[in-house]
Amino acid sequence: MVPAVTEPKIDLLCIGEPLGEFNATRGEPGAFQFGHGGDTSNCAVAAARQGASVAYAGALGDDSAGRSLRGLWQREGVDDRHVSTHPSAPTGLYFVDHGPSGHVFSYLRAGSAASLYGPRDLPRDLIRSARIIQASGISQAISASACDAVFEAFATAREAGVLTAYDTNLRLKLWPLTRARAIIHAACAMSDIVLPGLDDATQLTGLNSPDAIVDFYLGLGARVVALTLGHEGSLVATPVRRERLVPIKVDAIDATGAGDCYDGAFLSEYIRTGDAFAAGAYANVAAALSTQGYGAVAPLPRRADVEARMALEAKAAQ
Ligand SMILES: O=C(O)C(=O)C[C@H](O)[C@H](O)COP(=O)(O)O
Repeated sequence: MVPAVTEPKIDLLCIGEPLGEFNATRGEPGAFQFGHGGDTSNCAVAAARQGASVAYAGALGDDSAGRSLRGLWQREGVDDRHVSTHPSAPTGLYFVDHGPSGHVFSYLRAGSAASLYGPRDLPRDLIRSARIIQASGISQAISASACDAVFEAFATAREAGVLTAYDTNLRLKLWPLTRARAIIHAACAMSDIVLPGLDDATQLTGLNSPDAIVDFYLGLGARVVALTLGHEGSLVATPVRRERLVPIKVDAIDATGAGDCYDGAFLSEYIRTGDAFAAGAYANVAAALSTQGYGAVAPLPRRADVEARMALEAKAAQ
């Protein structure tokens, strides 16, 4: 028997590893600006900025990056009551360098507090009381126990009729392709909403065409696939309809976190409207706006910014 739900209903629960971020400052060699990252935490903040009620599950170290992440969530209204503080393992960190072909990440996260997270740490009542649970390939790449926690969270959610959403976020610095493919596709087979990026999906599936890729993920059982195509927008598909959503023009300076912004904006709008195509159009604009500043979190737009830009685009199209 499923125990009674004691948690109030929330829109979105994200599970994974939050990171402290050191983003290389352009024109100042050796200088880094501190910020926040971690794909699922970025998604949580992006969704909260669109007005969704959001919680996060994971672990931090008892250190200044951990305290800074808690401060971020408190300012953003992300419920962090189910994020534990480990007494000795640190908060994971990453560096962002800006190369000729975009951003390059390097990690200091082996043995982090989040990598010690496991199934027994899951907030099961909160999972059952959410509308959507979101996790990613990174949530599962960081350790075997974290990998199991995501499978267990998704199984618990599905048993309770809660939707599951998964971003493939392939990071080959964290695990080899063959293992990543097996785990990510097993998780996608437990996901209602699959959010792959084109580069990841090409490596994971061996397919090049966006249509063939969405067919592949629909074939695994997803009811919605939203495939991001970088500066070419996104392709949103359900088993009965698909739509190519064109991008808006922005002066992009750092695309770190744009995919996570897409996820948070997509999921919050999907919860609000129940319409995957409206959610895709909204997320396209939000993700583009998020590339106009440095770092994963600081430039994440708010609902008012996204709506204002959508209104401008609609006027220009008349
Ligand atoms: O790589 C990781 O493990 C992280 O979580 C660090 C970053 O914050 C996200 O990866 C950004 O993700 P994108 O939206 O794909 O740029």
